[in-house]
Amino acid sequence: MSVGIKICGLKDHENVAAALESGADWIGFVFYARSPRFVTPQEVGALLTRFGDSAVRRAVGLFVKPSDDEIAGALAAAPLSILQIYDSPERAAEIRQRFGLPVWVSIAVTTPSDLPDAPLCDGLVIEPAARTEDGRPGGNGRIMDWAPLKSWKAPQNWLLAGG
Ligand SMILES: O=C(O)c1ccccc1N[C@@H]1O[C@H](COP(=O)(O)O)[C@@H](O)[C@H]1O
Repeated sequence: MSVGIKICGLKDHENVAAALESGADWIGFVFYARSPRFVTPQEVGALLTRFGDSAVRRAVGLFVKPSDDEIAGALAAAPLSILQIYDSPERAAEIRQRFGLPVWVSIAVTTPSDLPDAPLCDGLVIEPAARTEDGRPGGNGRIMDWAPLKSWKAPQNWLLAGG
């Protein structure tokens, strides 16, 4: 088993440089307007152009319930390599088919039954479930209860987020 690290919510040159220099396997950009880490596709495009291929191949775009137009617009401005999707597994599979890029599906976990037992797209991002007062599905700095993961037989590569 190998372990990779994703640094998410990058917004500027300094953040991206630090993540790349530290050896991050993936760098994440949040295209969700209600996030304090929101960046525009144009800003991400400019950053990726500046840092070149080593940044582009690690670039993950995070989308919450996106329309096809939103994703197409982002890809027109920023050469993302992976899409991280907050929506149903069915919609994530549709996005994968439509755009031909690897898709990671974010899964909010409160009980063991939330953990998938079959593969979904190209990867899972296992996260603590947001609370109503959080106002967004992720990026809330919560730490999930890791106990359910101990007996989980992961059906594919996955990332642990939260905290
Ligand atoms: O970072 C955000 O603002 C964000 C907004 C909407 C959906 C997801 C978001 N971030 C992702 O959420 C998880 C957990 O993050 P944290 O550890 O609580 O900061 C992670 O995958 C982030 O990429």
